[in-house]
Amino acid sequence: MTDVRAYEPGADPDDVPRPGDAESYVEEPQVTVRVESRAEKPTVHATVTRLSDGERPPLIPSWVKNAQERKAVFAQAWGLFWYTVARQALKSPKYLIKTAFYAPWGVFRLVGRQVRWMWHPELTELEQAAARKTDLDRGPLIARQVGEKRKARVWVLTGEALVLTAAGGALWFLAPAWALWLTAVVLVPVLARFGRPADKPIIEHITLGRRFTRLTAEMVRDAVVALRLTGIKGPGDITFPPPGIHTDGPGWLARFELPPGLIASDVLEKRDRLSGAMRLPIDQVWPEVGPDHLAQVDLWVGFQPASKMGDPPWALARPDALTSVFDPHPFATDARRRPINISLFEINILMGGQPGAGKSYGARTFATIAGLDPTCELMIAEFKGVGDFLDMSELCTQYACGVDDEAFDIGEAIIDWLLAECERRGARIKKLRLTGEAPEGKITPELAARKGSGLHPIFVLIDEFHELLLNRKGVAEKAERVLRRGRALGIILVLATQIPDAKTIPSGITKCVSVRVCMSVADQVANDQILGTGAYKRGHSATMYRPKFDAGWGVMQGLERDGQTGKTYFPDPQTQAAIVERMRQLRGGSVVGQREERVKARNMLADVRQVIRQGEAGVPWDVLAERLAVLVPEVYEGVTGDMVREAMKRYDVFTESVKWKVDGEWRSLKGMRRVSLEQAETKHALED
Ligand SMILES: Nc1ncnc2c1ncn2[C@@H]1O[C@H](COP(=O)(O)OP(=O)(O)OP(=O)(O)O)[C@@H](O)[C@H]1O
Repeated sequence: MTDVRAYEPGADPDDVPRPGDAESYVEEPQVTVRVESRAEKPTVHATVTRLSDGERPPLIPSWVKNAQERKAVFAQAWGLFWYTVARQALKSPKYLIKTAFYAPWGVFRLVGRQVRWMWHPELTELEQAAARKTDLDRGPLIARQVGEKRKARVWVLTGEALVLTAAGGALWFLAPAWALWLTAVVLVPVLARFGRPADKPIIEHITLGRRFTRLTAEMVRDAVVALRLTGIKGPGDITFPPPGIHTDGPGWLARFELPPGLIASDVLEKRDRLSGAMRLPIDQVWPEVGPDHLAQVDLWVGFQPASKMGDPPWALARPDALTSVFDPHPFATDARRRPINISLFEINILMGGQPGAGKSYGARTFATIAGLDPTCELMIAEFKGVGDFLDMSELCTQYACGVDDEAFDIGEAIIDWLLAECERRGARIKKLRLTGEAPEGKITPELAARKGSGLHPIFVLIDEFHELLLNRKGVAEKAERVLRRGRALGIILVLATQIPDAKTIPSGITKCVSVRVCMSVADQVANDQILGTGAYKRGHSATMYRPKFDAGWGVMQGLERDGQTGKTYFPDPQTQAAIVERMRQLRGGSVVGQREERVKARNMLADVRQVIRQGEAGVPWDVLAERLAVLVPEVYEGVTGDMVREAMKRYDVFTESVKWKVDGEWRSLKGMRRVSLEQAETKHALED
């Protein structure tokens, strides 16, 4: 059976529930209808378990709990306060003129009021009533009482006039000038207040334009109906699952369901029309695919347009910022200004978008996370040639900038070196797997941080990657191999490109990246080239972002939530400079990864002579590396056995098997024999 109830005209339609719908809709003017099947009535159990903790609207608004947002709200309130003070100060001459004009009127009005009080109509009415009734007994009595009252009021007024005249005279003739001024300052505005017409206040209200205050179900329904999507016949087709429309961060969140046959992307791609229908700027209206299914839309509407809110502060811009590529760190914020985190380890990133979409600055946020990890080696190749990463160049073991042969050579050399490093690291990991130190066959935070392991993280950023591929044949294939192998070996690749099509960037590369960030793109094809086939259909579309105006905004795939949208942090130039300075400070002025060069510049024969002990016929390379690091840490800290072996080759000291005791057992390990060292010393002495 169906229960149909009409609600009182004028009742707040927002308060009227529908089944499975936390909000209501008005079908005809002023009549809201609720249709509820008894069979559908939820059980007590369903009612109490309906909303899990995470789904209930928060008791305390989330911005109050979040220190960053709290600070931002207070900063805004403070800014508004000063703005109001300044605007009123500018208007103060006008207020002075108005006060001077209305104050004399105030005097007349007050005097008039006093006189009226003396001739109070109530007294006159008493007299007239007495006369009308021709009450011979009471008439004279009343007339006498009225007369007495009036006499008393005349006395009061006379006394008042005398006191005021005396006070005025005393002030004028006896009081110091400041007292006169003070009285005027207090009295004149009061008189002006009495003198001004009721509808003309002296101090005017400051209006700050139209302010959006509340998102209602009606607004949402009307706007979605206005999109004229086939399948939506009327407002009733849009339903709101619990908990309905509520505040979420600095805005309102409306989660609604579309009728069968429609999916969220149908609404998402019409974001501009949606915002137009709501009479709000486009950067105040943020539709997303809802968390439960594809026909669910999460429409977040900010209290203000995003462009007016400013960027929230970035945790990595703090003077004590310190990161680890193994831990999650923020690189962007969503429309609700919540940070979006990423753990760079075991991740490769592809960033795509049209010119001006914000790719380079977006890629920089990842470089910032890597740069603030003092164990992470940096390599940056930027084929735009404008020096977007010039300030970080000194921290990099490899840096290229330009669109010339020299830059492409460096780019190619980076890929070649990474491929060889994959080999070296693979062999190291294999060894460590045998000893149980790399159980999953990949780098652990402990191994990465261990001095001399040769497994520190390496972060490589290639901006305008398509330029390298177009100019150096064969790099694509090598890059694909690096992407495949390097992930577990601590090699993190970030590739930014304007042209992600299959001709320019082979699908092998796009398929190997685990995180994709699609910034403003022109159409569905480009969108799916970056985010993967079918992304657009699933509602993950970056076509709604405009280059330049929505720079930094993008849709992300491969993070905790697929299709997550957000805007990368964009610190001002001073903050950026401070961040780079912090990186430098954390790295102690040295360049992580540049040990080979320093080792090469050293007389290693002399150093090795010092660490080889009496009675040792040979020493394994790894042991030599450890001893050298103790002997001259500023040079050898972080060197590996492999590095020592490579460095000793230039003295013609080659690898041999040496007997070494490991855990009480003699083993044959790769290392250097004392005899080879002595021969090299003799040769070196003769040459000198
Ligand atoms: N997160 C952001 N917030 C605000 N503005 C941004 C953001 N990122 C970039 N911008 C602005 O957009 C402009 C273009 O950014 P960027 O150079 O990163 O774009 P791009 O996609 O790399 O462009 P191109 O492909 O032409 O090199 C920047 O100069 C900056 O003013």
